[in-house]
Amino acid sequence: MNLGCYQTIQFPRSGKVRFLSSNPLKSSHLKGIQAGSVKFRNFQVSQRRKDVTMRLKSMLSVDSVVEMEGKEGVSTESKYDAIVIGSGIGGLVAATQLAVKGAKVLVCEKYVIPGGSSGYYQRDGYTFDVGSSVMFGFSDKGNLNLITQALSAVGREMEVIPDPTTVHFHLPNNLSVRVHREYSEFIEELTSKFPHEKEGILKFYGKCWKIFNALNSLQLKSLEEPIYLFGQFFQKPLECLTLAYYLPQNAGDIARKYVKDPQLLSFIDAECFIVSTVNALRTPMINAGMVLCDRHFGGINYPVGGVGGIAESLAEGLIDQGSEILYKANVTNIILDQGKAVGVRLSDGREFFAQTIISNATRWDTFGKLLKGENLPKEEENFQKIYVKAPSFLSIHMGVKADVLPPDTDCHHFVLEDDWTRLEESYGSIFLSIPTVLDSSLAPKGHHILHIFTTSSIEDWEGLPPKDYEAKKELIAKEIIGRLEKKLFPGLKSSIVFKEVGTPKTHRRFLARDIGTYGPMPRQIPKGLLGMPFNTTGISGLYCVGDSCFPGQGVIAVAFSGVMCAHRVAADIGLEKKSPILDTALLRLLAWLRTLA
Ligand SMILES: NC(=O)c1ccc[n+]([C@@H]2O[C@H](COP(=O)([O-])OP(=O)(O)OC[C@H]3O[C@@H](n4cnc5c(N)ncnc54)[C@H](O)[C@@H]3O)[C@@H](O)[C@H]2O)c1
Ligand SMILES: CC(C)=CCC/C(C)=C/C=C/C(C)=C/C=C/C(C)=C/C=C/C=C(C)/C=C/C=C(C)/C=C/C=C(\C)CCC=C(C)C
Repeated sequence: MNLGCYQTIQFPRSGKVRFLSSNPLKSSHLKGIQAGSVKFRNFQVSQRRKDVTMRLKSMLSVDSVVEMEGKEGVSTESKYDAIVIGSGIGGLVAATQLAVKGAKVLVCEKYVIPGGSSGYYQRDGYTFDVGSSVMFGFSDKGNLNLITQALSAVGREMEVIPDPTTVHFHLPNNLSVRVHREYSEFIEELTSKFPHEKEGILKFYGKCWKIFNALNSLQLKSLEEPIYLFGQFFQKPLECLTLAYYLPQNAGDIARKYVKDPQLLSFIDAECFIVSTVNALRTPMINAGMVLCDRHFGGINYPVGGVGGIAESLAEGLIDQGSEILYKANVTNIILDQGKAVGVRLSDGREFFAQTIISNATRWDTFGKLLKGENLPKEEENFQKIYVKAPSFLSIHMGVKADVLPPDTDCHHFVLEDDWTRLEESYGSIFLSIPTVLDSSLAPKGHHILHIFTTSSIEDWEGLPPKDYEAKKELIAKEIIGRLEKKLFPGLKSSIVFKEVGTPKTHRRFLARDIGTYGPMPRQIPKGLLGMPFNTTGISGLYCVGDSCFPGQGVIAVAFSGVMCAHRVAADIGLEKKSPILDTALLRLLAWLRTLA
């Protein structure tokens, strides 16, 4: 819809409308439409206001247009406490947490809706999750339900549907394992496949619980903030020492202490691979402990209406707190003044300034593209020495006739048919998510969504003429669908009514991630999480958030990185307690520890 200089985007799920403007003085003034009313704020020119009000009423067929109390609009003179580059879950959690602490935040998002990899898109009556679909940290109990907590901090709550099975593994030698929500049922199923390893299974998963319980006992905030960190050590010494002990360790080494059966060790590799894209020997034990237990503690819960609703709710909550989000705002430069990050420049030339800049772009994008001509800080050199960009995905979003799925089909599947050695190869293993098993409203009646993805590198897709690129997409998609037809769903091909294939280039384009990467992957065997940087960077005033920060990939992991980042930034801008002397000592100690990784 076109309203003069305003462009509207309607979030189809909630029916809300966001107004965009190419004019910096007027962008972000209008907000939200719901149940027959339009709200907008800070409309500066009264004649124009009347005009737009009338046009809104007639064009949107609504009864009333409500003006909200105004704050300063976005302008080049605006001064914010923080500017967040990108509205992935990491960026949005950092922004909302800061906003509720009283900071004025501006989020600049390149795309037209929030969420990044946790966004959505709609076609032909289907609502597809772009990427993430297995939601950890979305329950109503404990301290690790970070998605629930992030939403509730801005007064939002989402209805969720419990997933009875986190994932159904279909593995070589016809090994089929369902990860039931109930821990005892999962252990019973796994030990029935490996009765001779019952003790080892209990011991390995028991260690995971030890870590999970330690994590769950802490109040999670920034590990880079000494007053909090020492406070936690004082209140929960055993739990903190447990975490410090496991911090440099990997799941594969711990598994090998208790388990000998090579096939069971490969199963544990697959368990780790689905959350880290590497095997257990390269997966940090703390992360393994977190995901292998949260799925039984709080369980995996899917938001009604799709994953995209999480980001939309956070973005709305952010605006309610008096902060702002600009869409189609592609940051091309982080502006430095005497070595300190002070602002951002967009591709259309607009500039915004703030006390602190938080980048939710990957560290490779932040330091490789947004900071032009700067020498790479030593910390980032160290990061790039330890971590490489994980490959991206080939993803197939499909609508199929419902009767192709047998009754009681699980929502999430992981398929590796014949050969364990193909686990980490491109196109070797297949992830499959069928969210309509839980929420049928995502597809037209009588249909299901199949979101299929498999690892793939951008090199496979570059330099191809458009016709060859399209043909290659079709060929590989056909092969992957054929494998699923053979293994899981006979008749799958003929049941397809909608199909769209994305490649690593699609991920790069829509998610603004270098090579479309899934996130950081250790180059070699890492020392657990020891080498993973937190949120501060070598550039004063510049922070990073998201999956190239501690503790890495995963929606709940980036939510934690958002919480940590907001706490550290809040301390630095005077909204939380801070001790400059202890800060210097702790930040030096952490930097030194990372060099040991
Ligand atoms: N399952 C999947 O396919 C998949 C793929 C990738 C990531 N993930 C998950 O997604 C999460 C990643 O979350 P995250 O918070 O790190 O980030 P994200 O990549 O999801 O979001 C980053 C956001 O920043 C925006 N952005 C990047 N550069 C920008 C710029 N220069 N200017 C303006 N906006 C810019 C992007 O458009 C995007 O919306 C992780 O949990 C990861 O596990 C899932
Ligand atoms: C500082 C120092 C040095 C020391 C001290 C000690 C301490 C205190 C420590 C502490 C620590 C902490 C707190 C930590 C924390 C951590 C955490 C929270 C973590 C988390 C993690 C998470 C994760 C990793 C997650 C992930 C997930 C994922 C990735 C997911 C994915 C999914 C997918 C891909 C899907 C699948 C599908 C199908 C199958 C279909």
